[in-house]
Amino acid sequence: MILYGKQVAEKLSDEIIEEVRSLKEKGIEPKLAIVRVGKNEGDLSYERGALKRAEKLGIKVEVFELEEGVKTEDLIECIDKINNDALIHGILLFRPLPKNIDENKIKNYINPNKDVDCINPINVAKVMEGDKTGFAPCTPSAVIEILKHYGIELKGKNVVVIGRSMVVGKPLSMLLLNEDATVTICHSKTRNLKEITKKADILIVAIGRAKYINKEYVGENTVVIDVGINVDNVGNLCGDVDFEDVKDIVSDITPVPGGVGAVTNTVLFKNLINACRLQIK
Ligand SMILES: Nc1nc(=O)c2c([nH]1)NC[C@@H]1CN(c3ccc(C(=O)N[C@@H](CCC(=O)O)C(=O)O)cc3)C=[N+]21
Repeated sequence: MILYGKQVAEKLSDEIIEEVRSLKEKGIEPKLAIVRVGKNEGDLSYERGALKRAEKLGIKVEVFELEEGVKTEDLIECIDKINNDALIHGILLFRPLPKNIDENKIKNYINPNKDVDCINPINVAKVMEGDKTGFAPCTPSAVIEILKHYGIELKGKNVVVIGRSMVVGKPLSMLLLNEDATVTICHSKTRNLKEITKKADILIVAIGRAKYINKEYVGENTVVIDVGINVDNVGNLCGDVDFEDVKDIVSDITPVPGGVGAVTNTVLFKNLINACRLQIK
């Protein structure tokens, strides 16, 4: 079965629209700030998806575009401005940032109450602890939403995650643990990767290499969740999984586009609504 993200996104959107209505009745106009440094393809794709979604939800978005060579101090200044703007409730800062920027410094500047993608260590710690009063990052949350929507159980399942970034792999592994999955985290230095991935009940791929995972990595009963957003050699969006190669073998698989990404850009606004509520209090 193909696990389309669209259905999941539509269901979440219906809930969000209700929330937006009730906030607007109280005189609050939910608004998100997107901070983008440079013109990375993955960032631009997310931005397009988020802007389209925001329009459907009746939510405002302001994009702050900074040039690739921007200094750490200038980025901090931009974040400070957003932190202090009472009319902006959430900040999405695209990562990874260019190498000349000190990401470790930046992440502490994001107001934890506006941190809709879980960049501030305060929110990261909450994810570690299974404390749901903070914000879980959008892409990992989207993966969990898809599995739940399609009734794929996590409890006791052997889940293999490829990737250990702070945007996907690490926090996602924590969310999966919180759902009682048995989690194996693999990465570029993992030996015998194929042998590990073949045994997975659920294989989640976030490596950032176009069509890397082919039929040699999967089994007949594997559920494949493709988190990758890449551009192939003819300019089309594609995932980290070679969809055509594995789709007739595996049990279920998410497409790209129209899979995880489509849910990510919706979870983002679910988090924004929660940020609004935190800021009203
Ligand atoms: N702090 C941070 N968190 C992220 O989660 C993050 C990030 N930085 N940097 C960039 C990557 C990439 N990413 C995408 C999310 C949604 C779509 C998305 O909406 N995709 C639509 C297509 C949108 C379009 O291209 O028109 C889809 O797959 O159907 C794409 C890409 C999240 N990332």
